Amino acid sequence: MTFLDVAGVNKKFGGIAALTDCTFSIRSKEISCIVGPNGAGKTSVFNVITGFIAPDTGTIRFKGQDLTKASRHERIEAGIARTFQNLRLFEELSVMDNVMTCLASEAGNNPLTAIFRPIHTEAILRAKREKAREFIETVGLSHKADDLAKNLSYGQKKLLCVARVLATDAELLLLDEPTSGLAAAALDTMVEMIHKLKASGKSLLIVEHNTQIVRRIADEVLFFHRGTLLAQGKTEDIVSDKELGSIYFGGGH
Ligand SMILES: Nc1ncnc2c1ncn2[C@@H]1O[C@H](COP(=O)(O)OP(=O)(O)OP(=O)(O)O)[C@@H](O)[C@H]1O
Repeated sequence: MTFLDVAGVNKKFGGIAALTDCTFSIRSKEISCIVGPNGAGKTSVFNVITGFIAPDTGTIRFKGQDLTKASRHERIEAGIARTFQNLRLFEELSVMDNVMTCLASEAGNNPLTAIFRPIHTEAILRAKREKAREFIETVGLSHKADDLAKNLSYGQKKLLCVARVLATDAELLLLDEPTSGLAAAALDTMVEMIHKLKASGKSLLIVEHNTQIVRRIADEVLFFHRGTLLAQGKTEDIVSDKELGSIYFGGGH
């Protein structure tokens, strides 16, 4: 079975084509990086996959399931979760609460348990806190669990975003520029984290601007330009392609 399939997707905003006949698949348990100049359509790809924009035409299938018309929530339940370029954290909440709000619902959905609600709710809360703690530990923020998100460094905020997508229990993680704006040490931590996620069995689709980082993390690369997928292939083939390089560094021409 194929993993994620995007087929024939077109999206226009007024006269601007954000995506034109966009067709590609990505494999499970790999890191696929989306690259391309500004305005290439990278974020739009994330938006159509996660239901933040509806394509004019085309389909999104995940593990054989047609998600084209699914709500954002249904897509998360199906196993696709994302981060955002502008983070979108609850700045006034603690690290713990930021993660807890993203936890996949599991225990507590059985109507029979409603009879024992007061005891049960407390038990659920405790279990959720434990679960959240695991994800916080995974991203190395245990010492910050009770701090407000607004008091974290930028690098720590980005790690918190990763903890939040992990909390959804999704199999496919879409990370929008996870390393942008990070200083060298935080950047290395994020790269390590990305490798760790892959090693734990996650599949990742990542928008990444930095070619050096792409080389360090990607199994394959999808190169977008003006809303069109120009090339998809093994990392070194795409990154070292002179023609694509001149499109990327030549300001998109
Ligand atoms: N909501 C929107 N309304 C109008 N135009 C949009 C909208 N979203 C995207 N576009 C346009 O679609 C095109 C692709 O945008 P998109 O943000 O997907 O590119 P990108 O590759 O993510 O760019 P960047 O690297 O600058 O983030 C651009 O021309 C953009 O202006």
